[in-house]
Amino acid sequence: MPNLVEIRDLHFSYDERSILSTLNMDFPRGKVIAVMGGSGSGKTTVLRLIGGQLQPQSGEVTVDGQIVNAMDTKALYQMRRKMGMLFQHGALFTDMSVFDNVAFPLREHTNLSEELIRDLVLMKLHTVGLRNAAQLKPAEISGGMARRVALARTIALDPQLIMYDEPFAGLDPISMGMTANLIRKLNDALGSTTILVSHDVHESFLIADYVYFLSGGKVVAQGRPAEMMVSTDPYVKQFVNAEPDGPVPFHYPGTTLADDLGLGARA
Ligand SMILES: Nc1ncnc2c1ncn2[C@@H]1O[C@H](COP(=O)(O)OP(=O)(O)OP(=O)(O)O)[C@@H](O)[C@H]1O
Repeated sequence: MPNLVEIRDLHFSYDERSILSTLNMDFPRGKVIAVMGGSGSGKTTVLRLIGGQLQPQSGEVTVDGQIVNAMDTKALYQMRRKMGMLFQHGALFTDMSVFDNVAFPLREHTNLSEELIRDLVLMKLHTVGLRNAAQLKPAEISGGMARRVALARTIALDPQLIMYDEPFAGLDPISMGMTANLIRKLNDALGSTTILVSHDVHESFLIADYVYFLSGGKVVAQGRPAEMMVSTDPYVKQFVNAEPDGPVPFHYPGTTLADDLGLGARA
């Protein structure tokens, strides 16, 4: 099967409010796939459906040939061991050293000896350039370094699938570029598949093989970054050029201001 993850005809709503509808997405093995879109377009929801934290009302999410939304708790737990997830504001444990933060998933999910864990942690920290910071506490390192430690922790168990939610948020341009390069490097070194949720066009296009644009809970555009750069699609253009005006909605959906002010058409 060429795709590690597939989403088919998926509908998801919170109570009455539809968030995703008729969603179809493919995430080919070994690739870095960016999922982009405006605030509230459903990007994080897609990640949570793939991780099995949310259940769709209809449709399917398949990971490595298995239907996630049909799994029992035990199967879900096993599947999540094959996934690394770095969620928005995925903070480090502040009372633990850098070393212990990265060791945490290994201690939690494996029976490996402390000696082996030590070597694995040092190798992961080496990959993100922070082996020599192993004994520092999160408060003693910069925000960009903390993000790299979080990356090392995410890949501690050599996941088949790595999901990042806004990994560039709050980083300075240099740390952003470094993080982006690392995301690509880690994917290729581990032979994983990466799903990257981000607003950041420049960094995402630099490292992604394929890009999906979501709006209003649907895929409105998709293709390779080079194709997206020259796309004439109004959504894509607004995103790529960071234009404030365009089809990407600014307002949270609901009643109009005129309605709220009692100025709507009266019978
Ligand atoms: N627990 C919840 N209960 C009800 N509605 C929710 C809940 N979580 C998210 N939503 C709504 O679902 C929609 C999609 O949210 P989601 O977090 O997937 O968007 P997003 O594209 O990741 O946005 P952002 O880029 O701002 O993080 C939003 O309109 C949000 O208000």
